[in-house]
Amino acid sequence: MATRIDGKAFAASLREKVAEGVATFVAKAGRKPGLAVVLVGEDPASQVYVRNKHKMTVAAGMESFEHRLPADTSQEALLALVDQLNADPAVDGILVQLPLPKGLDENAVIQAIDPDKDVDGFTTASAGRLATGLPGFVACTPLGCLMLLKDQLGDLSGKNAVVIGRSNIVGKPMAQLLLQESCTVTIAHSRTVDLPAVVRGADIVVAAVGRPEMVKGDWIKPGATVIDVGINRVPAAEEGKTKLVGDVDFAGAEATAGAITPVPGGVGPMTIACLLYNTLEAANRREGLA
Ligand SMILES: Nc1nc(=O)c2c([nH]1)NC[C@@H]1CN(c3ccc(C(=O)N[C@@H](CCC(=O)O)C(=O)O)cc3)C=[N+]21
Repeated sequence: MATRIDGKAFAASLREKVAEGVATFVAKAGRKPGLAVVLVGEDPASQVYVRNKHKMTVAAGMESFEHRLPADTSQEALLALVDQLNADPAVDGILVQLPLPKGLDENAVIQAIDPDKDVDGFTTASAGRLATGLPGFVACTPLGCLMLLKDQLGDLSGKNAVVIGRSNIVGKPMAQLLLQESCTVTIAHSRTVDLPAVVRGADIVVAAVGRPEMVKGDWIKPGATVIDVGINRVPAAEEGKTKLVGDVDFAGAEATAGAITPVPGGVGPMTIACLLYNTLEAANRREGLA
């Protein structure tokens, strides 16, 4: 039976460490680190995440600047806000909540963020820095996955890692991080031939495809470490109710894996904790304290 990796507890202890780092920063810089979050429109899931981010930012001792804009906000107005935040000395980190409402050019807005304030790690500058090993910001979800993996396994070098999914915000940066840790990395995706066989060779599986319970228990190599990035809302057994499941068939994989993250309570909480971690890092760098 696999060890359950408690991402919720790990995230709570990371947020405590960040809070200590914030106190040190305040003593030296005479101000709080600041995180600006921009939410456009009324997407209910986004509102929940933004509220949680705000609460945890404040709890870590940071300044939280929330900018809520109507769904019909123009591209120009949004870009003007990003410019204003780029120029604001009290703002160390900028996060524009995705997805943006239809009609807005997501890529143009993300690329407008100053890479030194890109605590989401979504700009091409951040992606390029990661790929070439330069200091920058790593996207929060893959960074959180890496922290959990290192905590579980220690040295990752020489391990066979299979990342399922090739998105710019999870799959690709995850593969870069694992490569940096000297794993042998395979990126699998919808066109991969015989995915079960590919996954069976993996010491580390990171599932980030957004398909509920797609990765089956009998694909998992005995003792492998399984990181489930998926957060899929599906109908529950009880009529009219829903529940969250990952991209991995948890019950099946738990029997074979060495360790596995649950959903919820695995990778999700790490994402916000890493956002705070990156924001403190941004503040320290901007003040020459890093
Ligand atoms: N610019 C931008 N950056 C993001 O990082 C970003 C974004 N846009 N848009 C939306 C996604 C989603 N996301 C999550 C964060 C925390 C949980 C989380 O804490 N999940 C809990 C469960 C929450 C629940 O019950 O719904 C868990 O897995 O245990 C999930 C998802 C950040 N995102």
